[in-house]
Amino acid sequence: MRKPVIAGNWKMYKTLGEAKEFALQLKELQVDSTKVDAVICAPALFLDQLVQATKGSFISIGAQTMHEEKEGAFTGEVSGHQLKDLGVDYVVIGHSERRQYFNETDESVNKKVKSAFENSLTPIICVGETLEQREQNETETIVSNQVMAAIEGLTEEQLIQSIIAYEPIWAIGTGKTATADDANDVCQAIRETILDGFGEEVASKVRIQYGGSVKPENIEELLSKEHIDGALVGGASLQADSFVKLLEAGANA
Ligand SMILES: O=C[C@H](O)COP(=O)(O)O
Repeated sequence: MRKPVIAGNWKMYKTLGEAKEFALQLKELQVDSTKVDAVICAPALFLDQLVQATKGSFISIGAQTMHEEKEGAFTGEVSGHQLKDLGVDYVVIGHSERRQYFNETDESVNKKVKSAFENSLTPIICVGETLEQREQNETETIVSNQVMAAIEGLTEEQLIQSIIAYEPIWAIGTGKTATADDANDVCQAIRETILDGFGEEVASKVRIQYGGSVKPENIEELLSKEHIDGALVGGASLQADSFVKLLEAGANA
């Protein structure tokens, strides 16, 4: 049985004060961390304070991207080495917004994933198709190719530790969720891609999230599906009460 992992992606929302207030609210709540992994992926500028504010709690902190080099003249960037030094444990890599607005490619995603492991960070690797690709029945091919490119050269152990987030681009922030069955079908196709390359034992252990307009009202059905092991959540992770409902659904899945 794979342990569900619920990750909030705050994107470019919240001030430091709001982030600290959120952490305080969460700390007062009980979530059974043996049953669900809880992650907040926050803007880089207050990762440090959030790591300190959530120390000893059930919450882990993640970044939303990273540079693949350890250090260098890369203005505005943050490296995996720097993230680990802060006490960050997770990093989102290859989010469709990064691919669309910041020119991330399958190749750079693969480099970042490898660098994440070199720095003992758990990568949340995002893949997903556009609406046009879905309408042309290309979803599984596109997504499988993205997965293969992202995990190229990883060891079995690294792949087992990786989290893959299937996020259909047309479902992000739009209120349109893939049906639970459609999401499960694509997550199954991702697992089969891993199975082809790495075998049954590895494929059965990799956690695959769904992301795209996940909210308290639809998460239970999504998590009831065989191949969906958690969620990467944008909008519904911004309020503590909503995020806790998502975690409770994860713990009860
Ligand atoms: O990383 C999260 C996804 O982009 C989903 O965002 P959303 O839950 O606001 O649709």
